[in-house]
Amino acid sequence: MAPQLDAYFKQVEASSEDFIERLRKAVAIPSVSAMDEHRPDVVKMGQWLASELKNLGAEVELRPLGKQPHKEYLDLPPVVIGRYGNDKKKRTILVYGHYDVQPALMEDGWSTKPFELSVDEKGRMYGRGSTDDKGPVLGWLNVIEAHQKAGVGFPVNLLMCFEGMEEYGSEGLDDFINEEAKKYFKDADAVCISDNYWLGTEKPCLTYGLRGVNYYSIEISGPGQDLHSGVFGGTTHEPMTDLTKVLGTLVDTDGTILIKGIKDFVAPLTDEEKSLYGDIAFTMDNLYESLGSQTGIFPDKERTLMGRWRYPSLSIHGIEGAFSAPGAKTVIPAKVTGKFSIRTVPNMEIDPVNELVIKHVQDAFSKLNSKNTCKVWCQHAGKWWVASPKHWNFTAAGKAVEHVWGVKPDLTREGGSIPVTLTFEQATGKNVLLLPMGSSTDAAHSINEKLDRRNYIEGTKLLGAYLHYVAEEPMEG
Ligand SMILES: NCC(=O)N[C@@H](Cc1c[nH]cn1)C(=O)O
Ligand SMILES: [Zn+2]
Ligand SMILES: [Zn+2]
Repeated sequence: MAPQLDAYFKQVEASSEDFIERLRKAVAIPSVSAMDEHRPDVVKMGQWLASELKNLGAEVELRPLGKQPHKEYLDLPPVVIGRYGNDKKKRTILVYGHYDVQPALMEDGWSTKPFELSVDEKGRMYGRGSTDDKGPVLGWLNVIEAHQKAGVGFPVNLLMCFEGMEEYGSEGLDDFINEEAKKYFKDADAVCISDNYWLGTEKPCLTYGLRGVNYYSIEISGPGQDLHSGVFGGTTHEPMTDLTKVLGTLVDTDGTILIKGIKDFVAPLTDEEKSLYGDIAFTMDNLYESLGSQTGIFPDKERTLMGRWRYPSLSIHGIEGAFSAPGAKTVIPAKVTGKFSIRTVPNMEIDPVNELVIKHVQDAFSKLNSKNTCKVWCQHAGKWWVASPKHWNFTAAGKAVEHVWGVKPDLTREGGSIPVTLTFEQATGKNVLLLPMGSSTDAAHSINEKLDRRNYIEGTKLLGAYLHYVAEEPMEG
């Protein structure tokens, strides 16, 4: 295998500028799934991805997912599914990624235009979606191209599933995966997802756990329209006042969730689990570097990692309908919608958590004695996932990391959520591996999201090497 991998690696180096151009083209399509007005761009991105794959000789289909729930005027973007290779003697790896991105506006504080890839002198490639998740998705395309150009045989059959709604809760995808598990995806021997990050900037990791996410909206309304606060302030119940009071009952400033009963669901910490944290290559400086501040809650790495991986958290994200522009508009907003989410962990189930949250919000609102109206609902939810890293899929990835990066990867869990991970595991019955490309300072979801050139190019080598090691693993399991 070594000469083949050497030739493949050399080709990745030789093609690296082309691969960066491919990422530039992808970043230029503002495929923001959460914004209705960008839906055509999300579709365009799916079509572009499909045409790139076709040009590489893959079989590709764009599968419709129907209308968007609660927004029936919008078609969901298609799932791009594909196959590269169909040799019964080879293993088949199913890879998943997403081609949609989080919103990004210059006025949020970006230093460069979010939808123009901008590469600085240190090789940091800034642009929305560069690390989450366009870079890793294109990594798989780069793997195919570099094998072809190097004349190296492709070691496995590749099945692909790239969606366009991940950042909006993967609407429609669970049903699709369940439906196709025994059809389009039936040959899959294992699944690989590259959509998370290293813990720091130097040491790669393999990830075997994710938190889940239950995402909520609280809508408070009263007045028939926005009002002048000088004329009506002091005469009417104000939705914003009610909402901030209710939001204030959810979580303490040290991150403690104040909803009664939530922590009873959390699996107790065992001695065995506790002992795993000490060996993980992570420092408080890694945290401060990726936070861009020293505002961590806990003083030590163990409790910080537990706070990210194995305990739930509640974050308040924003308020729709509130005045947020610069200046001093003296308005009383008539209707405001607060958004918050809970990252869930073993053994929190979606429905019992929803029941507690909804009751808590209703009780908190009724204590206000307000004449306004309060509605609360769970917008979307995806369950946590914890898998066994003792499977050939992880062994192969571990060998690939050692080959490319010269170091044994850490085995990590992740604070974020990729709800379809569990769906893939349950629907296919196969092992799922998370194999990240980007690092802790990539600022996914934030301003100035980036992917380091090194992580993109070495990451492309890693994905290819992983497929070669997969092909070498003994067949049992
Ligand atoms: N890279 C994975 C990721 O960012 N996932 C999102 C999923 C999500 C759920 N609701 C909205 N987005 C995450 O926030 O973890
Ligand atoms: Zn992602
Ligand atoms: Zn994301």
